[in-house]
Amino acid sequence: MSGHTHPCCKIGPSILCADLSCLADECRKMIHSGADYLHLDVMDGHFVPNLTFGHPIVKCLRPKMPDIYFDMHMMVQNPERWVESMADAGANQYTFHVEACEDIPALCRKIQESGMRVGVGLKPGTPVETILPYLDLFDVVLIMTVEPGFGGQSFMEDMMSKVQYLRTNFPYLDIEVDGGVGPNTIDVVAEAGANMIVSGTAITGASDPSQVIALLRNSVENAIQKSQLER
Ligand SMILES: O=C(CO)[C@@H](O)[C@H](O)COP(=O)(O)O
Ligand SMILES: [Fe+2]
Repeated sequence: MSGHTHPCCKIGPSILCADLSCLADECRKMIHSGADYLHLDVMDGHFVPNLTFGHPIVKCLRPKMPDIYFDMHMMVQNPERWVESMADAGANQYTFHVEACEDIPALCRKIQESGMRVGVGLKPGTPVETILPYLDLFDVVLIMTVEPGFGGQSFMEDMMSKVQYLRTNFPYLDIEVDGGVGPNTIDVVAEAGANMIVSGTAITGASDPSQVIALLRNSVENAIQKSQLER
């Protein structure tokens, strides 16, 4: 389901480690700092050993920022269960984890019919081959570069082989990375071919988030430009 134009660079801050008691303010701050979208981490205490928030919070946030793209990172068991409520809450992208899914085609159909873009996430231990038979069904593939569950962990550079493989074979696919991405790790991510960049603590913990977002964007845009010149 991915398009036929080369995907462009998009920076999506994760607000997981921001002050969640002021969620809307934290989100607005990200948008004003140059974010292209918001990456919202949903955890259920089963798929991952942590809890965050669900569709009721997303539904309250939506009217406060009607035009912002909400990327739902669903770290939950039974991802089928929350599709309608997330669509109703105003989510734009529903990224489920392949490890939690029993019927991939049925879930992708359900997400698409609910009007959201389809994302599939892979934990670090999950080989990219797991999703290859279904690749036409996804708009975005999310390569986790930490074990899902917590912000502020160290980036796993060995995940870049998955990104490289996908970018080489699927030039039009949106490839998202998530976990430990920041100014110190963005260059390898960009060179591997990722175009949707999630970054949490490196942005929300910075004294000037706009500077970090600009730095991440610059690295990815340079890499995209370079790869197009080489083609
Ligand atoms: O999904 C997750 C963690 O499970 C991420 O979205 C992190 O929350 C990103 O935070 P940093 O690793 O960039 O601090
Ligand atoms: Fe995430």
